[in-house]
Amino acid sequence: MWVLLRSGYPLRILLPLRGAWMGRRGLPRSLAPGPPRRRYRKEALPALEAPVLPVTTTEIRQYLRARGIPFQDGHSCLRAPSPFVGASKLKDQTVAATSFSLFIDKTTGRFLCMTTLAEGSWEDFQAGVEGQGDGAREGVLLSEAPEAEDSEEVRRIWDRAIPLWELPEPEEAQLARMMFGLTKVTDDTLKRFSVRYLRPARRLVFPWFSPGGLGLRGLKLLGAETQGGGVQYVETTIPRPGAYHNLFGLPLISRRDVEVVLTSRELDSLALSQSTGLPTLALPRGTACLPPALLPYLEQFRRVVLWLGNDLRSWEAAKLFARKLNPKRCSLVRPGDQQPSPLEALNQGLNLSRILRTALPAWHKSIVSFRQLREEVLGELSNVEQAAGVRWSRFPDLNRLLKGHRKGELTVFTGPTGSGKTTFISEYALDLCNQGVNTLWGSFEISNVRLARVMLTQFAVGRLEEQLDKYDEWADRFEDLPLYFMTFHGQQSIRTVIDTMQHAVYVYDICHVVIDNLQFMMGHEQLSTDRIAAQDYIVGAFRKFATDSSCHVTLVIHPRKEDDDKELQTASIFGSAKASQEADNVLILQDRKLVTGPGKRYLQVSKNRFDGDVGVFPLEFNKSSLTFSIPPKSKARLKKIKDDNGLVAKKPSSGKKGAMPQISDTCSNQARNPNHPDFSKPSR
Ligand SMILES: Nc1ncnc2c1ncn2[C@@H]1O[C@H](COP(=O)(O)OP(=O)(O)OP(=O)(O)O)[C@@H](O)[C@H]1O
Repeated sequence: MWVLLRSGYPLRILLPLRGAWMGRRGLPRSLAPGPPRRRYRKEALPALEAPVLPVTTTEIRQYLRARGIPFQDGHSCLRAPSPFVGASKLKDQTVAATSFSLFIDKTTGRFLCMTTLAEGSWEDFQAGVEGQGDGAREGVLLSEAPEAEDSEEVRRIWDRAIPLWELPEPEEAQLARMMFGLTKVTDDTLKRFSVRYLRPARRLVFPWFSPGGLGLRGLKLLGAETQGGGVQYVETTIPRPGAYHNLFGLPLISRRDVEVVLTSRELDSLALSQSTGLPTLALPRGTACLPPALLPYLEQFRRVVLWLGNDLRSWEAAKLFARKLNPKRCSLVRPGDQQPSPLEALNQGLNLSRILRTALPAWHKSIVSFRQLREEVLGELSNVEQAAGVRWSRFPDLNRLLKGHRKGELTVFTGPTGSGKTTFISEYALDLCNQGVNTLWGSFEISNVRLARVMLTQFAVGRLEEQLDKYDEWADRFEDLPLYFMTFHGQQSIRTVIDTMQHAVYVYDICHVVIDNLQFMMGHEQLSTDRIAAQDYIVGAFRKFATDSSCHVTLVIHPRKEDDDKELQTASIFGSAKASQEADNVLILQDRKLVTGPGKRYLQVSKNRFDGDVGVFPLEFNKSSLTFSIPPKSKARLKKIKDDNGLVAKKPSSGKKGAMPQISDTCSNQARNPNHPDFSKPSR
């Protein structure tokens, strides 16, 4: 018998902020289990597990053929007989259907046995097939069993929760229905999906049943709070979000179903199921990610419709998820006034089946006509703010220039040695990450521990050395960020780095990769005799990755050696003009000439492909919090610059006129030797 222990998933998502009356999981303290304590063995840093991408689909096929293991080609997985099902069980005719119950992810090689729920890596599978470790626990993985403490809490909450229609006071039931927008959802629907209500916490409770009806594996609790006239939903899961892999609605799916509608909320699945009668599943973490661990459960469907919500973010997520699911079988419901989320559609009396019929195929050939694009263009025009990307909360001036952080773009960032590039880019990325942008860091120069320390200080906006008693509190919140670190240090080949990034996009739905810095990929290149060509190749590889993966890449590049008293310009970026040509945005951290006081820096946006606005704004460094964000009271002194000659197009938005010298950004620096990047500092 195989015994499998699953290595911990380093998945993180933002948990809603909890009120003082709430316990660790957002439950009333009366329900929270005892005094606060660490519930999970948590790694200090979530790191990508190595080795990454050990295998390709071709290698998996070759291996299976060589071993005489039959397999079927699926949408995202290969199906094979499971070596984890005992021989006696296989002889049983009733389990003939389970004979191809092993699903092997074509991209990562990870496997899941649907019969035993055994799972593990490609290496574990090979070890199993080759008889290594058979009967022994060593090196073999086992399906994750819920932590005893979690099971207890799940059971306790589930037992205390009751169906809505059993609430003693009809007014209370009516209020709850109104709070969650469930006035049109029938008792019968709630009953079929086994939804309950936890009275003391005023939370809806959605169960996570083990496949095969083996009991309750977890719960999601949903609260609704009124905020500024609207309703804000607050989610809590047991187990923690990273281990909560519930496809809500799975027990209602029959083996024969070939179509499914995926939603981002349980409430939407209730509405869809009730009004269309179609099989529907809700993703465990909405639009934040689609963990590959769920893909085997979706293999049986020939058609998958994604109806994730009514904003551009949902639309972006739907396109991203369709890639994983195999776009050829996916259709997407485009957000729009007449196509809100399923629950809203039900409440507005719209015809949900008709909306589903408008779903657009996710896959099209390499050549498209405007006809195929017109809906997407309309989507962008009617959601101008969202199309501009995620806005920084700490850098309003950056929003004014760049408008936001968009997927699929390449940002090149440079600045003099030791000027604070890493420190700034850390806060710039943290700000986005804090708003749910799944982020992967490649810090080749400074260790992940040092980087995380800087980030944590910025996160807490203050020195933690002097308040170690608060460390756990901040670290817990920090740990919930969707933040991952590559474990590389020092020189790496670009191929390995890109492979790791692709793996992270697939597994963790990464939307932003930070590479600090490009010079660490140049040493291992075959082309190292020609450093400029090597850099051009690397920049091209990152550009292609950003576009293909719809992921933003921020690339730190050292400048060439410049005279100390000269400001940097776009042409000061080391190498040929390729980096600035390929980049959508070029940011320069200026620390000379413009500096009017200690610690002062200026951030210059010298290229902006989105709408052309370029300019500079001041940054004030705070040594204790390591932050550059302008304190709220300080006057914004953004200055927009029209073109490379430094002609000012718009007056400074506020502050004293002419408070800053004009920045010129001409490319007149060609005479400098581009073969001398300024990376005089050794790696730390
Ligand atoms: N504006 C500033 N004023 C003073 N010190 C700063 C400022 N910004 C950063 N520092 C400090 O300077 C040190 C170097 O910062 P950082 O590593 O971010 O620079 P860098 O530009 O990335 O360096 P390198 O060129 O070596 O990659 C850190 O100790 C940081 O706290």
